[in-house]
Amino acid sequence: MSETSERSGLQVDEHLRVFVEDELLAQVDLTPEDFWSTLARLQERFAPRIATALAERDDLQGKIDSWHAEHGAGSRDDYEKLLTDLGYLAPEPTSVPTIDVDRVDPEIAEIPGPQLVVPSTNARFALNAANARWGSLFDAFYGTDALPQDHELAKGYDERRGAQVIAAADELLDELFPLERGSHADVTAYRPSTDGFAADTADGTVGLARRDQFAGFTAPDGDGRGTVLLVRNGLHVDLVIDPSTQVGRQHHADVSDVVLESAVTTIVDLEDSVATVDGEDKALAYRTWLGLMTGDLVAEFAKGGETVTRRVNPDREYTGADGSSLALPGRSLMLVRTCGHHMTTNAVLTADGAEVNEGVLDALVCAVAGLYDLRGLGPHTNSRAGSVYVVKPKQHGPDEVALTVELFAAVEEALGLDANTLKIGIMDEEKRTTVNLSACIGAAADRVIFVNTGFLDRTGDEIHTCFAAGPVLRKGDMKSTTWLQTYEDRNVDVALAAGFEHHAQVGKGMWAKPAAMAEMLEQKIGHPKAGANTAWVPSPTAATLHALHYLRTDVHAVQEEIAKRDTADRRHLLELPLSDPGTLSDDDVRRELETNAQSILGYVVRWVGMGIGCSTVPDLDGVGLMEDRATLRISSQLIANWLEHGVVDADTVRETFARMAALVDEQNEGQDGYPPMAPDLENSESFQAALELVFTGGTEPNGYTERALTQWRRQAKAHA
Ligand SMILES: CC(=O)SCCNC(=O)CCNC(=O)[C@H](O)C(C)(C)COP(=O)(O)OP(=O)(O)OC[C@H]1O[C@@H](n2cnc3c(N)ncnc32)[C@H](O)[C@@H]1OP(=O)(O)O
Ligand SMILES: O=CC(=O)O
Ligand SMILES: [Mg+2]
Repeated sequence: MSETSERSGLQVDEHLRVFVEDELLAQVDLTPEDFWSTLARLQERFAPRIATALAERDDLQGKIDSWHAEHGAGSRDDYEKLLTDLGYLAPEPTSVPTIDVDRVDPEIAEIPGPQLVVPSTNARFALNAANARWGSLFDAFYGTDALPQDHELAKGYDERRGAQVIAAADELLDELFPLERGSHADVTAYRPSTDGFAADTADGTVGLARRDQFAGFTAPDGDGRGTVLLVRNGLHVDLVIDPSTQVGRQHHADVSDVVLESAVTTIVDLEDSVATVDGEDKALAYRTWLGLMTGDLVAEFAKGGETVTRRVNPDREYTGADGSSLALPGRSLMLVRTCGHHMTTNAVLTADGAEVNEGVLDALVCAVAGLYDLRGLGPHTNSRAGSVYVVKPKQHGPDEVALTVELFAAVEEALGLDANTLKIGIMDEEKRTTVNLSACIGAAADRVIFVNTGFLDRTGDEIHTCFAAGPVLRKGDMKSTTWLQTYEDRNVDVALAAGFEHHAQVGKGMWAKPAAMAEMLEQKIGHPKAGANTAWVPSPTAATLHALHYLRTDVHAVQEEIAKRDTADRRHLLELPLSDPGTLSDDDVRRELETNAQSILGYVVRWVGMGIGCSTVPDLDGVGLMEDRATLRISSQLIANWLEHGVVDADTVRETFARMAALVDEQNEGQDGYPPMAPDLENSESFQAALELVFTGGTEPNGYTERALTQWRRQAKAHA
């Protein structure tokens, strides 16, 4: 650990102290003494409560393991009785809780659209994410496999590809914003005015089939540059007219781009996607959130031979359809994901040398940063409604949600904020939350702004919870299990029954193949069709393409239909994902082991060796997969479980990891700062971390990966 200073009885890492005292508190009426003494008080009050909650997790898991050791998988009825007797399965609330949350922005309550996630440690990406509220459809079509590519692209701008993009955009406009007659492909000029939408075609001037889809415009300047603003399902689409550009000149109506409202909300992530193991890392991550709340965040970097300076975009100005001036947010509504209850950080130590609870420090720092937004101290506003949106991951059940609520209330009180200013997004990613979701929502009824599913952590927790029952299914087979389908459906059912429609987000999970946009376009429409008014995407381009799904689907209508169906049966959540090893060939087992070992190593080597918490890792077939802590939890738990049940043995696991280390080194060859593992496996922190994850996976609380990752990363940092 680097140099520390004493503050209110705490030992504070120097990087963090400087960040807090010189940057975080720069323009708010809190002294360093206020801040540190508040942290000390919060830590003293909440540390024992958190410790009790964690001990309860271990106690329950221990009892579940013992039961399985005696009964194997047991029958579902017996398993249900066990969980009920243990208090793991709480009685369903006698009346369904209804949420009652005030000061919620329309981006959360009303506008279905993509949710982008971005690691907080990368300001360049985070600024891009904030600005990803608006994204170029032309770029997303041109530069990805969303449109099939049938020829080698010419250097610079390829006109043939451009023609393909223009034709695809016309087709989309015909589908989403049809003209009274004819096609957008026939338009020679768009001429919006306060009289409404007008487009010239060979067949005369036409309007939109649905007049209410015209939202506004910017009048053409002397060079004919203007815009036409359309709206559907609450999302805006901006036709940019610019005859001075190469694309505008090629387009039949001078359209140089079709810009879609894309990442309606963004989560700035302090958790699964980052590697923050000390005060230096935490300060870097917090600085991003602060910069987004003040509006002052800047990133300067080299790109394409030039130095780029990136800042957040201003709002967008239009003349509305009725002639009044119209301003639309230029930035995604930002949420921050803090750490779960199980995390501690050495960025601050208590007087007796213990690490403080990371979620406590996160809550206080993020709320103080939020003051800049709440008090309008910066050039831009994030929450127009006056809230700070905090996503809380990895909570186990309603008591832990209640604990978060209490922590947030204490932070509000300390900062003089109105009650319920700090909102909570509840990640439904641990089994004890899934099976008690109603009660979890009830515990945060006056501040919950989302629940969501689709999480890899949830599968990791499923494996760990039934660890002792038998060998689990292969990773790919998990997707079709009964528990997982029920988890997806029931989360929506419970949320809608609690009144989420028009008030909060019902979210779905991450698209984990960042380059496979054609496949995403085909599959991810399943999310709005399942009643989700948001779902996670890994990049701004994916946000723009996923926005098409919300333009196509009226999610509110879908939610109204879904609300009529019966809530999925909670007992189906208790079907265990066990496999019959007899059905797996030696080849199946070898392949599964290699797949997981390679993905573990591919991710861990960048985390431990380079401090990168989210990476695209090519799988054995070369398909790039987004890997983060949650995917690591699945892969490591799966191998640990197969080791426990003798599906694989320790020697084979070690031999496979050694072989895969060489492959991963090869895949990363030439990468700046990459620390190869194969030349010295014994002394490679990354390789040793990977082995530890699988060999201690059975005893690691809840199968979490953070402890091993952090320990080995700290060692690698010290070593470097
Ligand atoms: C299970 C869970 O917890 S899921 C949540 C955690 N996962 C995430 O947060 C995923 C976030 N996504 C990412 O981190 C990245 O997109 C990765 C790691 C998947 C891929 O990263 P890279 O390989 O560097 O991306 P790639 O080279 O394709 O693209 C880089 C460009 O896209 C932008 N970009 C990529 N991802 C993002 C993002 N999430 N937000 C904003 N911009 C992004 C970058 O700013 C960069 O553009 P620039 O050069 O103009 O700055
Ligand atoms: O937090 C995300 C996940 O998949 O887990
Ligand atoms: Mg997670």
